Amino acid sequence: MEVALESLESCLERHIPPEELAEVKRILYGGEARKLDLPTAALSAAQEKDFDLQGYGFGAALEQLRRPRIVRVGLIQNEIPLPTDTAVAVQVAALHRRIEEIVGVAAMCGVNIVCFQETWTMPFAFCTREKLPWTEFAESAEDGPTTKFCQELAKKYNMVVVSPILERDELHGGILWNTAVVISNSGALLGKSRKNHIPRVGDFNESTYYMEGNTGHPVFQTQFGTIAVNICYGRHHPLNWLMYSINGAEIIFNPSATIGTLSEALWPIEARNAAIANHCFTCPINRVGTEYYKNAFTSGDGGRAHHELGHFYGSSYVAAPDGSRTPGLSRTQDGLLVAEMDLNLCRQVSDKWNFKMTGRYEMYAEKLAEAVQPFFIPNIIKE
Ligand SMILES: NC(=O)NCCC(=O)O
Repeated sequence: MEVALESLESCLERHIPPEELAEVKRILYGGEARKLDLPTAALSAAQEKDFDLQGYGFGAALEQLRRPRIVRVGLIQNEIPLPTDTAVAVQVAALHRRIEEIVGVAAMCGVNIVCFQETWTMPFAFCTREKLPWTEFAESAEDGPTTKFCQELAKKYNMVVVSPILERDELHGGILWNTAVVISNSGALLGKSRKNHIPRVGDFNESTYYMEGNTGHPVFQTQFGTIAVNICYGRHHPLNWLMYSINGAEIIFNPSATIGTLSEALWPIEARNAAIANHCFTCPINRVGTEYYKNAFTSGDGGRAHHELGHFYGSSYVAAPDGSRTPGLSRTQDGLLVAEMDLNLCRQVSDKWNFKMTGRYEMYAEKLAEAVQPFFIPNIIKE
């Protein structure tokens, strides 16, 4: 039942009378997204390789002193191609192959920056609380096989690659982190950004494996714009988005792994709201499909043991600083979303709405510093 709907947008297209559809889209999505004219070869390749390919463009006003700063981002969502009990190396190789074919199509579509889903080289197995074999998917962010693979892609296609992996940090006792590796279009490693907020909700048992990240809120200056990576559960934390934006991010990727019953109603709101509040573009990406584990696990809630975390509902999209957004990719199928944006829109919206200027950050900095003290006295007025 939960899985049957292909996408909210296809449902709207089918059922809203044509004379009302444009108005519905204006209210729900900030307008009809401009469709990109993608190459026929890319559309046929997507069909042949069985993934959803959609492309949309966001405009900006022409300025006198700045040229348009047009960039194309690619968001890739996918299911795991092999059962979770397949040998680790075989699963990783199959995921590399799948991503390689989708990135090839992204290149045909002129994508400059591509981002994959959270821990894209593995099943999202942290629900199980088992260590082996899942910890064997962890790799060095600096010179692991996946980083090397992405460096080759980056060089081949002149594309910035954002590669979220399970990181093994050999410099610090081999501990694990949930990390996005950022690779320049030259193929050079630009750096990494670790997941700042680790969920403690439902079967998202990630805290069994790794701690809250210690890399802060880095932004990466690339040839195509300034980017940051707010990994999955960080989406629920407005201050996390804010800090990336304060450090200058124009595009914030949000590689995720989240399921319908838990978060689907929040999904269209949170990243879009972050784009509005921070005058930037946001790009939430969710994996697809239902992953099965041989050993049943419990949720610690008295319920029955089960073998699946739930349905990952895809629906990756891009939101713009003016509050408009693209339709989402499929809820059930692998996909590539290509979004063209003029980064000048960030400053144009900032000049219009002035959230950075009116944000009163100094007041909140002071008050938050007080509120986190152990003997804080809340400001409650009583009769
Ligand atoms: N991967 C992850 O942090 N998931 C938590 C659930 C959510 O944030 O929707």
